[in-house]
Amino acid sequence: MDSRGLLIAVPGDVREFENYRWHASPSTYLDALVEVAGAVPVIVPALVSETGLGTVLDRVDGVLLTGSVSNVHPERYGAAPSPAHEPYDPARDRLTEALIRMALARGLPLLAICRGHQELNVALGGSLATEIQEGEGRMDHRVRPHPEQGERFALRHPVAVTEGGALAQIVGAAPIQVNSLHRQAIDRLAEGLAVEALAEDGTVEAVSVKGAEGFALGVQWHPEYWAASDAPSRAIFEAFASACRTYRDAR
Ligand SMILES: N[C@@H](CCC(=O)NCCCC(=O)O)C(=O)O
Repeated sequence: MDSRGLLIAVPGDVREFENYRWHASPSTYLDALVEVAGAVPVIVPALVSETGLGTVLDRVDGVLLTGSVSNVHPERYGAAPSPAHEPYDPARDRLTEALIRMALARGLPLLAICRGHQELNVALGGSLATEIQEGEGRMDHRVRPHPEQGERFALRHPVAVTEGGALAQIVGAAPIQVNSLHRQAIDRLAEGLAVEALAEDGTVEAVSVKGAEGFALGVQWHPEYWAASDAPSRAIFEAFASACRTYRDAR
């Protein structure tokens, strides 16, 4: 399969350091796009207008929404802000809401990871729960602090994949082992989403967009970290790349 020339839009997170405001993306996502999907990532700064986004989306073959320690602002899903919802990145919220809406309208392949998976639910009208580990019967999905990134991203718990669903077509219907670095999760599932995987405590671990024209998948875990070495993680990136090639070739 020829992935040459694939361009994938990746939203920038806004960060302040070294006296500058940066629009940045962690390399783990970019590495997976380059090394496994064979694509060229294009970081979109969170200051581009909708017209500018249209120009970007005219040229790219897919959109990858990354994870981030920041949370979707609760006012976006009708909840009152509190310290338990922080930290925020309102510029990224605006960017990803538009990217999701515009990508789905065009049938542009969309892979949404962790914060991205949560953004997809909110963009389609769903809501999020915060500090989920405090809920009755819920597991602790937060990252285990460790100096080694490999330990922080270790595969930690199984998820049950929905039989006959879009994710099952990619990774198979048997449970898969995933990592976990989040303290929020989908609360009210958007009507437009189908559940593709569940954790043992009922956390919605993967979704797809019902009736989407193209590939449109959200996962609460981080396949990018193990995309080079873990079969299900790799399969997700390969399926995304394949959908991006199909989109490019049909353009
Ligand atoms: N902030 C949200 C989304 C979690 C997420 O995207 N985590 C990635 C950060 C990885 C790290 O800690 O290095 C939540 O907490 O639910």
